[in-house]
Amino acid sequence: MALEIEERHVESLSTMDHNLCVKNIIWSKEEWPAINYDEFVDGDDIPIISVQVLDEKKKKSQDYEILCQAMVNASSSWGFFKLVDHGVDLKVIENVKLRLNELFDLPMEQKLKGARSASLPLGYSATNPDYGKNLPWAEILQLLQSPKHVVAFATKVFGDQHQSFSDAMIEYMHELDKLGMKFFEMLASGLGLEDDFFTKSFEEKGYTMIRINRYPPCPLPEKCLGLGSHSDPHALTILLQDHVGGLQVLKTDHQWVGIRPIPNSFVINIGDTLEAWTNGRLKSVVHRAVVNKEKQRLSAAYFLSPSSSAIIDCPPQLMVMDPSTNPRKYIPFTWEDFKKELLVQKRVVGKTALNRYLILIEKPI
Ligand SMILES: O=C(O)CCC(=O)C(=O)O
Ligand SMILES: [Fe+2]
Repeated sequence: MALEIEERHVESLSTMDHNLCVKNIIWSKEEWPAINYDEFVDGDDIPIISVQVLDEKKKKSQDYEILCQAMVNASSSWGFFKLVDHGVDLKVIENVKLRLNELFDLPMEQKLKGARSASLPLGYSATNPDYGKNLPWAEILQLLQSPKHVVAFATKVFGDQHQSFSDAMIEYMHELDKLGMKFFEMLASGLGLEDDFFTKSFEEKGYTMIRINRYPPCPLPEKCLGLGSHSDPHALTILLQDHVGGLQVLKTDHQWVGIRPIPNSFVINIGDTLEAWTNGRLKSVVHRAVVNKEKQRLSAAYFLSPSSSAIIDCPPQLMVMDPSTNPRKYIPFTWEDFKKELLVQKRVVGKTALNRYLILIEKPI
C-alpha cells in the first residue's frame, strides 16, 4: 500500500520537464515531521499582539509604548508573533487570496508562461527544481514588490486580462509595506532607538518581495514537507495564511511547535537581517511548513528588505563592548552585498545566508 502511494503521479506539481511521482518528493528521514499540520498546544504557541491602539494620535502614549515593548519581547523570545486588529482592509486581503488561488488553479501550461528564469528566483515554479532533493511539496510564486514587475509577470500569464490579478497584488503589497514601516518604527522605539532608525533605510524597495506558496493535498504528509526548515534572510516577514494550518516554529529547546491559524491575522517574524542589525537581540527563528492529506493550503510571505545602500550595522546602544556580555556578532555589511549572495544561493537551510558575516568569538578555555 505504501509503495502504491509512492508510485502515484503528482499531477499538481508536474511540468513537461519534470514528471513527478510521490517518491520523487519524499524527504530525507531526519526531516520527516513528527507533528501533524493540525496539532496545536494551547499555551505553547507564539504571542498574539493586537495593534488596535495603533493610531497616530495615540503615538507616544503609554499604550503605544507598552505595545512597542510587547513586540520587542515577542521578537526577542519567539522571533514570531500573531498580529490581530492590524487595520489592513479585509477586502484587500480576501481579494488577493482569491486572485492567487485563481492563478494557481490555472492549467500548468498557462502558469508556466510566467515560469521563473534559471538566473533569478522570480516567477512561478511547480515545486523548486533547483533543490535537487527534498523538493518542497508546493507550487511557488515569487514576485518583487515593484508594480512594473507584477504587471510584467501577470501579462505573461493572463495577457490583456491581467488587470484584476495585477491590481490585487499591487494594492496588497502597498498595504503591507505601510504596515511593515509601522513595525519598524515600533521595534525601534521598543529598543530605545530613534523612531526612524530602521525606516530611513527602506526608502528604496528594490528587493522587497512576496513569496506565495500553495501546498496541494499530499498523500504522504509524514514523509514530505511543504517547505523545509529555514530562516527568512530578509529583515521582516509578514505572513498571510488561510485557515488550514501547517506552519511550525522551532523553539530554543529544539522542539517544533504548530502555529494555530486565527482568522484575520498575520504572522510576523524577524528575518536574519534584523537579527544582525540588532546584534542578535531580535531573533530570526527557524520554521517550516508541513502538508496534509485532505486540504490544499495557501500562504504568502511578504519579505521586507532594506535599500541596497543600507549598512547593516548594530547601533552601539544594543552592543556592549565587554566581550563577556554582548560583543559584536556580525561584521557590518551592505544589503547590496547580502542580496547578491541570496540571488546565487540555491537554498537557505537554517541561517546559512548570514553565517558569512558572523564574527567567530573564541571562548576562553
Ligand atoms: O507556509 C508557511 O506557513 C511558511 C512560509 C514560509 O516560511 C516562507 O515562505 O518563507
Ligand atoms: Fe519562511
